[in-house]
Amino acid sequence: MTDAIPDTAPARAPRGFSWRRWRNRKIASPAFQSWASRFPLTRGHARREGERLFDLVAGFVHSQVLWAVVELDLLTATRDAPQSLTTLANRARIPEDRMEALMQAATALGLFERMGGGYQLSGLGAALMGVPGLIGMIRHHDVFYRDMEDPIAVLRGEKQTELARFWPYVFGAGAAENPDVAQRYSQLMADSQALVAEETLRTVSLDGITHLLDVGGGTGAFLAAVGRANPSLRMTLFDLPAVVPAAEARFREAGLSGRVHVVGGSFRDDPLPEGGDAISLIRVCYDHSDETVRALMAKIFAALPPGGKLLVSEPMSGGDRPHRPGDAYFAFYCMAMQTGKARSQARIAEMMKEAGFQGIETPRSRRPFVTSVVTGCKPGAT
Ligand SMILES: CC(C)=CCC/C(C)=C/CC/C(C)=C/C=C/C(C)=C/C=C/C=C(C)/C=C/C=C(C)/C=C/C=C(C)/C=C/CC(C)(C)O
Ligand SMILES: C[S@@+](CC[C@H](N)C(=O)[O-])C[C@H]1O[C@@H](n2cnc3c(N)ncnc32)[C@H](O)[C@@H]1O
Repeated sequence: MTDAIPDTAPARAPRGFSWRRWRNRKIASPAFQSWASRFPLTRGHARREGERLFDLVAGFVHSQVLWAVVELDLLTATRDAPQSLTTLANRARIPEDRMEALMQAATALGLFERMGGGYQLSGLGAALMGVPGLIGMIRHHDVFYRDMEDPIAVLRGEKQTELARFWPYVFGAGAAENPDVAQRYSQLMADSQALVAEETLRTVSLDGITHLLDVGGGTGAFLAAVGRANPSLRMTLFDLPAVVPAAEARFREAGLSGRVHVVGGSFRDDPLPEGGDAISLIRVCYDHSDETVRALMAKIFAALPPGGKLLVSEPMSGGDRPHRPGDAYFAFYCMAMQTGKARSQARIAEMMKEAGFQGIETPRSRRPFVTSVVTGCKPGAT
C-alpha cells in the first residue's frame, strides 16, 4: 500500500518540454511581467491582462456599488434628466463627498454618464431598469453575499447558508408568517420568468404539441407566455398546493382559465396529471439532487405518450466550456441553496437518456445568463 498523497503535494511535472509549463513559469515571474509591460510588442497585452486581473480582484466591490445604486433608487432618479450631486446626496441622506464617491464609482462601471455638473443614467443603466425582475434579483443579493463571505466553508458544506432557507421560506410555510416578503419574492421569480420564457420559446418550437404540462410551473408565468404565443395549445400547471392558488389567479386575470388546468401536488409523492403530449421543467432541476431529478425524469417518461416531448430549460453550466453565468454565479447560487446544482446541457442530456428519452437536442444557448435548453422525445411516435 502506498501512503496517501498529502493534499498539498505539487502536481508531478511532466517529462520533457511542456509549452504551458514554460509559459506559466514565465508569466508568473515579476521580472518577466515588468519586461513584458515595457516591450512594445507585449505591453498592450500585458496591460489588458492586468486590467482583467484587477477586475477579478475588485469584482465584489463592483457588485456592492451596484447594490447601493439600486437600493438608493438612483436609476429612476437620473433616468430623465441629469441630477446634481447635492440633489442626489440629499435624496439618499449621504454626505456629498461620499455621494460623489458612489456616483464616480458607478459611472466608472458604466451605469451613469457625467453631464454638465451632474450625472445621468447611461444606456447600460437604462437596460438594467428594463430587464424584468433584475432589480429585485440584485436587491436580494444581500442574502447571497452573506453566504459568499466564506466560500470555502460553502464548498466544504460547513456553513449554514441563508439562501437554503430563503426560497423555501418564500414558497413554503414562511409565506403565511410574512406574506409581504413571500409575495415580493414570488413576484420576483415570476418577473424573471419573462426573459426565460422568451429565450426558451426562441430556442425550441412547440409545433405539433397539443397539450403542455408544466411541472413546477410556479405561479404560471411560463404557461401564460406560452399560451399567448400558441393560441390553440391546451395547458396544465402542476406545483405544490401552496403555490397553485397564485397560478389560478394569474390565469383568471389573463383570461386563460378556460385553457389551463391547475393541479396541486408534489412530483415526489403524487402522480403527474395526465394528458400532456409535452412536459416542461423550467428552472426546476437545478433546485434538486441527482436522485430527485432521476426519479422525476423517470416519472415524466412514464406519464408521456409515445412521441411525447420533455423540455428542460434553466441556467446551466457550460460543461467542457465553462462560462461565468453558469459556472460561477449559478453554480455557487445552487451550492448555497444546498439542495441542487447547476448541471451542463450534456449532463442533463445524459440523465434524460438514462430515463429512456431519445432524439435529445442541446441547442446552443445564446443567452446562457438567462437560460439553456435540452429536449428529448419518448420513443415510439408514429
Ligand atoms: C435606442 C437607441 C438610440 C439605441 C439602441 C442601442 C441598443 C440596441 C441598445 C440595447 C439595449 C438593450 C435592449 C439591452 C438589453 C439588455 C438585456 C435584455 C439584458 C438582460 C440581462 C439579464 C440579466 C443580467 C439577467 C440576470 C439574471 C439573474 C441574476 C438571475 C438570477 C436568478 C436566480 C438567482 C434564481 C434563483 C432561483 C432558484 C431558487 C435557484 O431557483
Ligand atoms: C425555481 S421555481 C421555478 C418556477 C417556474 N417554473 C419558473 O421558472 O418561474 C421552482 C418551482 O418548483 C416547485 N416545486 C418544488 N418542489 C416541488 C415538488 N415536489 N412538486 C411540485 N413542484 C415543486 C416550487 O414550488 C417552485 O414553484
